[in-house]
Amino acid sequence: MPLTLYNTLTRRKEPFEPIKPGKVRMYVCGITAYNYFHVGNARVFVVFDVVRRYLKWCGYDVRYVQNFTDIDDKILKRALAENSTMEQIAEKYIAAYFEDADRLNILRADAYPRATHAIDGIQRLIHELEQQQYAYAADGDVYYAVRQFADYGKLSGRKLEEMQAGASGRVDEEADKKKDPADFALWKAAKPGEPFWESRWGKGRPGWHIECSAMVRDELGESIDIHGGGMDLTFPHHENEIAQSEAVTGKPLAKYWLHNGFINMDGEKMSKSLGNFRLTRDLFANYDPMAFRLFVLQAQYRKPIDFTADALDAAVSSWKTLKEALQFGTQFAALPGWQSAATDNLDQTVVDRFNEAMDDDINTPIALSVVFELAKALSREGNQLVHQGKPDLPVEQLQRQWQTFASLINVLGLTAAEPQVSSDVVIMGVLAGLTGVVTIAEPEGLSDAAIEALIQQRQEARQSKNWAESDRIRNELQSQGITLIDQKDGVTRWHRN
Ligand SMILES: Nc1ncnc2c1ncn2[C@@H]1O[C@H](COP(=O)(O)OP(=O)(O)OP(=O)(O)O)[C@@H](O)[C@H]1O
Ligand SMILES: [Zn+2]
Repeated sequence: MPLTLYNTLTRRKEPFEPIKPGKVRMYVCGITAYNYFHVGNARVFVVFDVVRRYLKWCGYDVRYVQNFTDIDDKILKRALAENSTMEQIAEKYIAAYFEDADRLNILRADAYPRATHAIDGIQRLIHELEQQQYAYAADGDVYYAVRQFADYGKLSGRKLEEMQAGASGRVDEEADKKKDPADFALWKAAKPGEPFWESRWGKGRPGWHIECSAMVRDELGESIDIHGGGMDLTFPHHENEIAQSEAVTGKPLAKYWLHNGFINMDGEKMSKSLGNFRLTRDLFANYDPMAFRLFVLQAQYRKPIDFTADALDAAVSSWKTLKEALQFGTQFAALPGWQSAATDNLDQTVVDRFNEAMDDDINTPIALSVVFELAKALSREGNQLVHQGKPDLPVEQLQRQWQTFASLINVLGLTAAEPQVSSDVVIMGVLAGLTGVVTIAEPEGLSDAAIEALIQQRQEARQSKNWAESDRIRNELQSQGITLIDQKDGVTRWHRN
């Protein structure tokens, strides 16, 4: 079965066929940098990280772009409250984004464009819209004339007549200047004391929606394969992106529109404006980030998730199962007959079952059930080894299972490496008194977690083509008796010499 993805635009699952065979261009709307991100926002990053990893696993060459909105009313408000500047606030929360996303093992994007660095492209796009009668200037502002775009509403399925003025939820103080209440701002005249850019319309700054249209075009071109974000972005944000981009280019902005469901608290969407949120970094004080990642992946990405202590605790214990299986890897690798040479010898039947689940609109809960079966089998073998001195399975078969497990778990972005953990390997960060903290004895030399953290760092160095750093890490590990094996699928395996 080919990969099928639910496309919000067509409202059905469709076979995935990228515009250029073998290549995928993907854009995901990122954070507005005025606060630490909450666990609802984290779902977006985890979900699209897995989509990206799976596409790579399928052999696609993926270019992944995620933006930062670093100019916005909310950032300006926060700057005022913190007696700071817009730039400082944005810098602070962008740095915080990377800290939290790294702990979630989110792969770094290929580019992180920022609105304030894309002003030329934004102004160019607005001007083109104006020239083609899709936009009009009004007293220093510029608005998009939604009635000019015949396809307006095609993504969200909303009819213009049904739309409410100011439906975006973002402050709309310019009602008098608009020709139609459904029109939206592309450019806003600067208010006294606000940051501004010079433009043909006077001093001002961009609206939110136009940023993404311009950044997609700057970074990825006029038509991309996948555009992603949370469900609430369908309208108005993505509807408006389509109106802006397609009016000018005459081409589809994105072939597949993917939207994840919400993380809810007491039946309501977790959100900053409603105030019912839990910051990801606060959660990590008590929960292992990988347990949370698993919590997210235990639901198919379009389904809602209830954020409850019970569900989190269940994820903690599930992660313990996977992590224990991972821990046995070191012992297995010491078995006589364990091949140290790189091999792509995976259990194809298991891989097929995993792929089949992922091909069905990234059905991670089913894919995870395949991974859990493997984990349980490996743990059984590990216990045999510990208690009987040898596993039940022949080493070759065991190695195949192990490699399959390690490869599949990596597609889901689950890793035993924990940057915050040093000498003792704390398996679970759990709420005190729930399941306790499990600590296991370290083998001599570098711990598994430390090795995997270094491998992760090397992976990042390789992604940014920093070959010197990548070699340095390989040599450092080699000098500590650790050999790295780069597999064709991009996974790096390791063993102690
Ligand atoms: N509860 C949630 N579950 C899943 N995704 C979410 C949730 N809340 C926000 N998102 C997604 O996170 C990304 C950033 O959203 P945003 O900054 O608007 O968060 P928010 O909490 O909804 O903020 P606000 O309430 O200020 O609009 C978007 O892709 C959005 O769809
Ligand atoms: Zn966007």
